[in-house]
Amino acid sequence: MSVGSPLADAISSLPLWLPILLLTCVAVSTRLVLNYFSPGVQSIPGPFLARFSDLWRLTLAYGGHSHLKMMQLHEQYGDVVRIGPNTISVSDPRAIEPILGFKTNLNKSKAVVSMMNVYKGKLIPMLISAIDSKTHATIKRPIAQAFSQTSMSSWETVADEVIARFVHRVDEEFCHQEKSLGKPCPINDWFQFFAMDFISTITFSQPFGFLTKGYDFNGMISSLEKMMTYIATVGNMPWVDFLLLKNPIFLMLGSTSSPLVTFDGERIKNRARGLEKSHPERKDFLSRFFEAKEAYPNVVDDMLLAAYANTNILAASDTTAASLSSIVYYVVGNPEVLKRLQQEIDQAKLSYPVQFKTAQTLPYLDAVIKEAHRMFVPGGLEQEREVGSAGLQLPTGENLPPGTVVGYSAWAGHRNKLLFGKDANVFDPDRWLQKDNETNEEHNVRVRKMHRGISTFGFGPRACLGKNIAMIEIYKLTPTFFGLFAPEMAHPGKEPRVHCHLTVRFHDFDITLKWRKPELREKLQPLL
Ligand code: HEM
Repeated sequence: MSVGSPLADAISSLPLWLPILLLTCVAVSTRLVLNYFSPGVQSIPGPFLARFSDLWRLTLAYGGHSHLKMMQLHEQYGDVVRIGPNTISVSDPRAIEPILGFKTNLNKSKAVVSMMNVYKGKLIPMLISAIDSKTHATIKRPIAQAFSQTSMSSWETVADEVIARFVHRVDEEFCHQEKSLGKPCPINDWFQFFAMDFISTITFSQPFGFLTKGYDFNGMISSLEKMMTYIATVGNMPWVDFLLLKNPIFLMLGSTSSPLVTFDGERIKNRARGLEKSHPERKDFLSRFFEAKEAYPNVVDDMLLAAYANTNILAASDTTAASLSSIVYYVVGNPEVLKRLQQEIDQAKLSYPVQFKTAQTLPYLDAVIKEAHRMFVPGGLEQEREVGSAGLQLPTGENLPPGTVVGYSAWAGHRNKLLFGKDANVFDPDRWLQKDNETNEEHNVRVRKMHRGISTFGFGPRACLGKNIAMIEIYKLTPTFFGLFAPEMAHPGKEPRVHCHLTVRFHDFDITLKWRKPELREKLQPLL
């Protein structure tokens, strides 16, 4: 009979799960301690918990206020803050170039994997979610021309049609003398209906139909919102995504398609079979994507073609709605700004819908839009990149080792007091206009400098491809809206809720609307 040591006897009498639990605790604690002491970033200040695990950032992102938290952290710790074991946030505008620019051309961080679909076990990158810069350049080349300014006049024609429908539906729903006058208008929803119908018309030559229906009739918008929440959250710990939606068991069961993917898929199938066509006078994006497939057969397959179409809708709708809502929020909240803007619009004797070229000649409108884009950045998360093998020196002096994830926080950077002045936290369109004591040259230099610190549409090789399109929508709809309507907060004193889940979105933002001058309504009768 063999007799073991008392320790061995004690261990063998333990239930099996206990040593497993102990080993797991030791492994996790070791990982957390190693995280804390990550070389190269250890000396960078930041919240204590963020040094141990990305879980801190994941829960922050899920809560929907990470854009505000980043502003507060930069206020507290300075321009360079450690927000994860291996993740740094930077708010000094001089860092836009080295982090996002053409010269360094850094890869994106793995956060974008959460945006990718899986097909036959492979991750399928879209433009916005390609990690490495080479892949991105390869899939951007076939379609870059489709986003160029040469298509502007056809986009403007579509914008005229969709703005007319917007005015007509807002009139019916919220300004009708007997039926709806004074009814609160959830303006962010209506801007999103506008942006969705506009982008689907220039992409597929047909609107989704949100303006006509006046609500999220097919659940497309709410499913997009859920998807954005998921992406913004798990992007902070990409492996969590592989336990959830990219889990092989989940994928084997067959993931359910979203209303957007189903709609886009039908348009693509019908176009390929000749059942649907592009508008006869203006080539839509889908035609251009099919042309790209023919011209670049080794790059563009059916999956990428669908990804181009899906990206158009994903990237274009809630960003534009957020931008338009932020403009309304700041203008209506500042009666003096509203008065000056409407004076400028009235003096310009505009025709409606306002034409893009005319809108660009209105300096106060331009200043209002620029200032809203400074104060409120629709893409609320850090624009993240991964430091390459050469390491990266920040303009603030820190040397980041290869593999560090470094993000630029536009929300914090746009409030930089050295660049935008002591009152950087205040909405003031005048900062973009020439001051009494300033020469033309001085004004140009100052504005150019401020421009270089703005990254609302990103910067460098990964910057927004649809900026020209967004500008047409915003520069046309804003003066049309304020020229025709007198908006007021529906619940004065009650701030709208704002949530950042990839895009920073307004909720419960209700306004009331009435026609500024009844004769305008009569004049626009053919439009209505
Ligand atoms: C106010 C409205 C908009 C804002 C603020 C905005 C902002 C941005 C930003 C910041 C990025 C870069 C994200 C990154 O660094 O990962 C981006 C990418 C992109 N945006 Fe926009 N966007 C807007 C409207 C649009 C519109 C109307 C379109 C039209 C299709 C569009 C299409 C795209 C595409 C295709 C990309 C990916 C570009 C690439 O990776 O090469 N965006 N956008």
